[in-house]
Amino acid sequence: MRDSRYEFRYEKLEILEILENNITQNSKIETQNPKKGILLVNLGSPKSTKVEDVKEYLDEFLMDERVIDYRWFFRALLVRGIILKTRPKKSAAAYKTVWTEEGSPLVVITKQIQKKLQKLVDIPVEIGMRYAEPSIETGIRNLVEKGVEEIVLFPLYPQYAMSTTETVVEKAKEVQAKLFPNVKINYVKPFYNRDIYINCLAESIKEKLPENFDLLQFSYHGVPERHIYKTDPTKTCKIGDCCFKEDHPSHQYCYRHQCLKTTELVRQQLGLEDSQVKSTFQSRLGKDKWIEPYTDETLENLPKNGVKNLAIVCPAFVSDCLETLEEISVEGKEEFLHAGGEKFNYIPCLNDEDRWIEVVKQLCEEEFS
Ligand SMILES: C=CC1=C(C)c2cc3[nH]c(cc4nc(cc5[nH]c(cc1n2)c(C)c5CCC(=O)O)C(CCC(=O)O)=C4C)c(C)c3C=C
Ligand SMILES: [Fe+2]
Ligand SMILES: [Fe+2]
Repeated sequence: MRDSRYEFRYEKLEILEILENNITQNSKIETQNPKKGILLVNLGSPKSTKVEDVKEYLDEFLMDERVIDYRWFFRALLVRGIILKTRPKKSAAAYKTVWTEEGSPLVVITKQIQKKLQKLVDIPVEIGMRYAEPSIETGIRNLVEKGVEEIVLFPLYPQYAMSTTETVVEKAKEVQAKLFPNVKINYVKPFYNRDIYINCLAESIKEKLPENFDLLQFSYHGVPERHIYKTDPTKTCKIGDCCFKEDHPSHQYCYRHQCLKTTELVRQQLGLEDSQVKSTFQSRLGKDKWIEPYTDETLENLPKNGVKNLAIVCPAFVSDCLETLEEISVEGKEEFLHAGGEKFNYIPCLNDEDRWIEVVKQLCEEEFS
């Protein structure tokens, strides 16, 4: 029996007990279940098509040691002493042909992906670019300002490359260590062979394929052969048939293998013959040997080998950008038609297609602890 004289005290004690329990429970929830967020990371574009802005962007991009992988002095000599003397003017003119009122297609489309994903998940979604703005630092900061403690960072590249996935992850780790040591970051792994991605890409291609075509060409961004040798932990890849062998530890870091694998899986999914698809590599820069076959040379040779009606898709890019809208859809088309081709059907990237946003969501969800 409670003594009524002490009733108030008992009540107070009970309230205190309830409060104490709640505090311990809440702190358990917080430590076990930190507030989550998603950061979508893409390559980035210059802030405008002005030659000086393109120059600033190219300087940051090409001075990245995982893109032009020479020692600093030689990299600076090549980039600042040679490339930046002429390329910014040429690239600025190319950017002008694809630029939209809202900005660069790559950044605009990445924002559209963010917006659509945000509608599907109830945690904050931000974007970050490896080069230029909004940077990876800005993206992480935007999430942290919304209370986020655990981030899933999604490098928007299906295939691993030192110059894409690896530089994004390393940059994020550097920013995290310096500015956000209490934030946990998990990374979405390359998804070039994942069923959900392959099905999505195959469906998207199927909808846009013309009824009749002689060849479906898969044009991937190229990389110098040296990058592939450098990142091969087994030191066995010869950039030959080995890249196509089933299950080899070198494949985890072989960009060539991962591109060829994407093509093969999509080919199977679409029920096409081997002879109906071809993988090529575009956008080479400088005098080094890049992985072959080259897209531009292939486009020039296809018509004389009987390919007059071509469909072409660029699965190294999840969003359309300068490399697809100008280099393939305009320059590539001209090369092909000039060499005797008759029909050139460019198949757009996944961009903000609903089925792709679902894949992005699923791949992110897998990485939350
Ligand atoms: C998809 C993966 C990409 C890889 C791999 C890649 C490697 C790589 N790129 C260059 C040099 C340039 N790339 C440029 C543009 C560009 N590259 C990618 C993607 C990959 N690059 C994208 C999505 C874009 C388009 C950006 C946009 O704003 O739309 C450019 C700039 C444009 C130009 O001047 O032509 C350069 C330069 C190297 C050297 C490299 C690997 C070593
Ligand atoms: Fe590139
Ligand atoms: Fe390989």
